[in-house]
Amino acid sequence: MAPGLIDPIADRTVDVQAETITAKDKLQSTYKEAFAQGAKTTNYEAELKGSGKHPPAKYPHYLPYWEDVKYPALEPFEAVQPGKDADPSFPNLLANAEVKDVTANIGAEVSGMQLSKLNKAGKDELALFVAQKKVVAFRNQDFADLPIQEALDFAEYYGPSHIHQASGAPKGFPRVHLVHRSADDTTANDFFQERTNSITWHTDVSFEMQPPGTTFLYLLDGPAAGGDTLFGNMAVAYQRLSPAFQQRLHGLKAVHSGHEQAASALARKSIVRREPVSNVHPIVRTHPVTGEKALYVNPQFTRRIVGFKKEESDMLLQFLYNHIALCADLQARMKWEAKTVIVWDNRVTAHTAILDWQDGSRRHLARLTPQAERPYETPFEG
Ligand SMILES: O=C(O)CCC(=O)C(=O)O
Ligand SMILES: [Fe+2]
Repeated sequence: MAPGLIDPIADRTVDVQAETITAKDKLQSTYKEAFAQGAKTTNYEAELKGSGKHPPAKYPHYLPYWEDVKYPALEPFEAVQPGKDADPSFPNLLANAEVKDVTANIGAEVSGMQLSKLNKAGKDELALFVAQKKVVAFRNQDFADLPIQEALDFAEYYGPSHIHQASGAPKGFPRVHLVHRSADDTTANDFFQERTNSITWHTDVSFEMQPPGTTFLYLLDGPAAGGDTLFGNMAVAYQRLSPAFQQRLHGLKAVHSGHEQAASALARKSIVRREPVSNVHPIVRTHPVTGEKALYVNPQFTRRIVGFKKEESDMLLQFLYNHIALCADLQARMKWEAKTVIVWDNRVTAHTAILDWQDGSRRHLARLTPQAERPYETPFEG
């Protein structure tokens, strides 16, 4: 070809390379997420016996298994909205409870009540209370000691419990998502040889057509200090933007993908329970009960703004990710204690695990993840 002419094929090759690099980066970031959740195979013998330094698993029936069973695609369903029927003075939920706010705009701590004993009205109030507070730590709960099926039945009140495509689950309970870092695990040290931080802001499985709403995570075992979970208020993240900028975001939609998470599971020879999917969701979603608008993008699963060129999409998404990560003034760092259940509304929050303990303590949590409505937006109101 004559010098000076643009070779369209070569150009395309460059493009393909760029895409490959991007795909590799994304795989890296998904490894990071898998790392954050403690994705490793389980050495059951060691976990059950304990080591010289660390005791055995406190909840061995919650140790993660990766049973290679395939599940069909998730079916659309009509979501329930228990918070709609709730009494906003919370007479059933909080009658005898002590409530302390964690910050001025996100987070509360509740003690003096038992989630598992709530009546129907109390369960409705829980959905509304959590939607308002965004994330709530309930102390002294019996959740971890209930039969697993009972905990699942409780969560099912808020929607069908999601089956994760790749995470470990207690044997026989694929609807329970586990976060488990074994005792004597060294991957944190290995990881920090290559990376400066372990922060992975996300909302759970946002690539599903109907991602979760009210979500439950309870501690089974954890380090004496550290391993907190950081939550951000995505409604306030939206409100902080100027009306002109908010207006620009309205009507935009983004692709959320579960493909990279599935690929990274396969790359580490783990399992994928269901064909991975991508879905398009609005960038600003409306909460079906409170009517609040919230940013709904996250660096783990959001890939591209529909209709924007790559550079435009990358620029806008990067701005939003920085905004979410930098706004410590809309975040609550939630602390775990034995018998704590943390409940959050995935529709109006983002969160990240914090991997900061280095004494080799086990960290073990179980998540119940009821699916909610397909995200939708309502018009800009100024
Ligand atoms: O390990 C944590 O603190 C949070 C894990 C997480 O992102 C989740 O369970 O959804
Ligand atoms: Fe999560």
